[in-house]
Amino acid sequence: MLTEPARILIIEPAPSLSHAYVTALKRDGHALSVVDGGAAARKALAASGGTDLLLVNLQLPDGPGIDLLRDLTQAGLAARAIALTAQGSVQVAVDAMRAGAADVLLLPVGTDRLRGAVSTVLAQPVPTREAGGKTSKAKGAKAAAAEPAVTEYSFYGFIGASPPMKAAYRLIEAAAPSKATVFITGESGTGKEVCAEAIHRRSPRAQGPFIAINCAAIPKDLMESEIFGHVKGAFTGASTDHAGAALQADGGTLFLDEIGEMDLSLQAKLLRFLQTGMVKKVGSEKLEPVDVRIVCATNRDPYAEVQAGRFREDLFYRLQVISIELPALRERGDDILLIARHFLEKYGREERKSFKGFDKEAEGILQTYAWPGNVRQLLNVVRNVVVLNDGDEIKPFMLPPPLNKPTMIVPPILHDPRWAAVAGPLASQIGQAFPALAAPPSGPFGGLGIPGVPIPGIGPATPAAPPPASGTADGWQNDERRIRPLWQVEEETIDEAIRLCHGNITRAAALLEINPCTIYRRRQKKRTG
Ligand SMILES: Nc1ncnc2c1ncn2[C@@H]1O[C@H](COP(=O)(O)OP(=O)(O)OP(=O)(O)O)[C@@H](O)[C@H]1O
Repeated sequence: MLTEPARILIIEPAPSLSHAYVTALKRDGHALSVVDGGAAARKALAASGGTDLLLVNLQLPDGPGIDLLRDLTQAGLAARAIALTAQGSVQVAVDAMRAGAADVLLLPVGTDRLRGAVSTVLAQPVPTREAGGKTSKAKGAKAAAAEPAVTEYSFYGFIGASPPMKAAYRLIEAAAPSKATVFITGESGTGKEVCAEAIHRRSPRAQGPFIAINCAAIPKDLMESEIFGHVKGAFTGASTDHAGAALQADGGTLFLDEIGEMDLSLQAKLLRFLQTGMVKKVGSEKLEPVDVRIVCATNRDPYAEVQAGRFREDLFYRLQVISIELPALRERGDDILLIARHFLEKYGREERKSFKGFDKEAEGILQTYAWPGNVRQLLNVVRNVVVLNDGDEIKPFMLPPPLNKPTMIVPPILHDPRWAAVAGPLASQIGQAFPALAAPPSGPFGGLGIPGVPIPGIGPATPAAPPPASGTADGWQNDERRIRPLWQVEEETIDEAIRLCHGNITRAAALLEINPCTIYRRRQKKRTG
């Protein structure tokens, strides 16, 4: 609990509640004053010359507590604030934080929770507010914090306001103040790292370091030293002492991404570290204490990994004190458009393009596509569109494959006169936008990119069979037979990329713009059937 006693103004109309708060907070030596409404609070503040913390019930008899908070913030009050409310909605929490609250507690609140929140908020720097409501961030706050952390449509780096994301934000808010380990699951690209950072930024450790380690990207024999450090001479190439991520994260948060990639012997060491809070560098016998909060993530099914003996059960339960599952993008409804529009604006500004939005048809495509690569894929699509096109509105033909359905089937037949007869205007639009697609399938790029690399959604880019007689029903049926299941096309694309990268999975994954884990996982699945 807090060491320094503080001046706390309790604004609570119910005497039973204010009495309970006074009893709880007196134990920590704070100087407490109680008022029963907004007008009395303003008077008390004017008379006292200031306070360190406001404890405000949002339901006051003489007006909404949010208005009081907002007014005091705009008047330049240099005090932290905690809002209390019986309305457990994310919107209320978001509004209260925008009005200046550093934390929002749901009523009824237990004594320990209240004392914990007061202690946490008092440990945060006093916001230095200029009249007008601007809050300057504490020194050392991350650059990302320059944007408002929470708005109606965003939450600490996440864009989105769909019900499943709001549920995730609620969990993050509830988990953030504690030191409990958090285990984040979700498909690749759903924002697990964003989630880990949100937990950090929302926690009392926000001024400390956030250190992220991707267990899939580090060779297995270097992982122990990356996490726990090494001493000079511990192994060939260890020419100096190295602190390791755990020590670097002292006082902050250590994020272990793709934890499922950690081998079993290192899992045992991680478990020991979690149990003792002590780090032992590679090549040293000395145990060093560290104070870190562990957040980890995987896009594998952790229960299946435990069942398969690849993940220690004891470690899993030690890590999974709080679990947060991020929904796939396809389950987030309108968030798809919110994210797409946000990044269209951002990338448009960066690339000096004048796009104002997506047309209705393009929006429909974005909303119905399955997004196997989740938000990461959506960002790549928007970036692709912005870089390769210009104009006011994004139209369907500007979307890259496989989103543009006609593009998916057009390339092999664009040069076929029957296509022009059926879909001439669209085909010629595509042809103008992507001349390479309209080129006949000859030459080094075969009209479609790298030779031999299949295009998602259509057959392999090997030379097409000669088209059947123009206009016959057979011709169209043959074309349809060229369409193969997406999973098969994806598999072949990955295999081909690995072949072209001479077996280097990390490079193949980078060029495919997916996580290496996705490749490992798919290969594992293929092996185990
Ligand atoms: N809701 C969101 N709003 C805005 N950007 C997001 C959102 N979710 C994810 N992103 C962005 O998408 C990209 C992928 O996110 P992130 O790396 O956190 O995903 P991940 O689940 O950790 O992926 P992987 O499992 O492949 O490591 C990042 O650029 C991230 O900033």
